[in-house]
Amino acid sequence: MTDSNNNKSDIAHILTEALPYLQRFASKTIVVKYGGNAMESEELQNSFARDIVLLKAVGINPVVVHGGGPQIGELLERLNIKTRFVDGMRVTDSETMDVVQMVLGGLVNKEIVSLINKNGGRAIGITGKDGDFIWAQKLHKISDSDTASAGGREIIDIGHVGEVKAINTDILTMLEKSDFIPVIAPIGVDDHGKSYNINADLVAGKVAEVLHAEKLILLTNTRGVLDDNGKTITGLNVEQVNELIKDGTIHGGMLPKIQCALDAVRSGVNAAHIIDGRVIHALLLEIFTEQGVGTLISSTPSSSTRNT
Ligand SMILES: Nc1ncnc2c1ncn2[C@@H]1O[C@H](COP(=O)(O)OP(=O)(O)O)[C@@H](O)[C@H]1O
Ligand SMILES: CC(=O)N[C@@H](CCC(=O)OP(=O)(O)O)C(=O)O
Repeated sequence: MTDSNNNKSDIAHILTEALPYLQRFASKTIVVKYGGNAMESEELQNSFARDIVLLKAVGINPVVVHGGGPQIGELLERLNIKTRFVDGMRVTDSETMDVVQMVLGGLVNKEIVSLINKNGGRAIGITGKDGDFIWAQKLHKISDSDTASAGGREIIDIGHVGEVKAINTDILTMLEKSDFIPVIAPIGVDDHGKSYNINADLVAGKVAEVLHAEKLILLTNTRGVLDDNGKTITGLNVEQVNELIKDGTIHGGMLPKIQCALDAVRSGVNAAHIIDGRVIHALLLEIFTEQGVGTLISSTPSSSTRNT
C-alpha cells in the first residue's frame, strides 16, 4: 500500500473507533468547563473551538462554562490590585469584582464566542445575570485549620464570592433547541440584583446536574489529578478523593474542581473527567477514544473504567 492509502486507512480506523461513542452520545448534553489555564495558546484555543463545533455537528449538545482566573490575575496586576485565594477561591472586594465582570463577562466570554463562530459554530455568550439564570448566594468559607486547636471554627468573609443557589434551565434549553452553543461566564446574581464571582468549576458542576448531562469534562493545565509522585491517577472514587484531600495531595485550584466533579456524579451525571487542556483536541480524545485522557471521577467504590 502507498503512504496515501495508509493514511486513508488510518482515518477510516479512527472513524470506526469513534462510531460507538457517536451513537451513544447523540442528542446527549456534555458540559465542558474550559479553564483559564487551558487557554494558553492560539493553537489550543482554536483546537478547543473546533472540537466544540464538531460535537455540535455530530448531534451532541455541548454547553461551555469558562473560567479566566489567570486573565483576571493579569488585569489586576496591571491595575496594581493585590489578590489572594482561600482554598482555591479568589477573595473578591468591590474593586476586584469590577475587574472579574470585565474579564469574565466581557473579554474572555466574547473571545470564546468569536472563536467558536469563526470555526463554523453558532455560539451565544451569557453570564448568570442574563435572564437571571444563575441565582447565587454569598459563600462563607469555614476554616478549621488554624482555630480547631482552640476548639473553634472560623468563618472567613471572602467578599463578593458566591455559590450557586439555583439555575434556571429555560435559557439553556431554549438555546440548545435553537441550535446555539451556550458559552457561560461564571457570574451569578441574588434577589437584590447583586453580582457574585463564582468559581467556574462550581458553575459547570451545577449546570451539568440541572441539565442531567451525560458528562462533565473539566479542561485544566495538568494531566489530570496527580498523585504525590506526580503520576496521573486514571480513576478516583469518593473515599480516595477524601484521602487525597486529607493528606494534602489535592489542594489549591484542584479542590473546587474535584468537589464539583464528585457532586455532579453523586447527582446523576454519568461521568466526570478532569483532563489536560494543553493537549490538542483533548476533548475529542476523551469523548471518542477508548483510552481517554486524564482522570475519571466516579461515585461508585472502585471504578476506573474509561469512557463510561
Ligand atoms: N493533586 C493534584 N493534581 C493536579 N493538580 C493539582 C493537584 N493539587 C493541586 N493542583 C493544582 O491545581 C491546578 C489546577 O487548578 P486551577 O489552577 O484552578 O486551574 P483552572 O484554571 O483550569 O481551573 C493545577 O495547576 C495544580 O497547580
Ligand atoms: C471565586 C473565584 O475564585 N472565582 C474565579 C472565577 C474564574 C475561574 O474560576 O477561573 P479558572 O477556572 O480559570 O480558575 C476567579 O476569580 O478566578
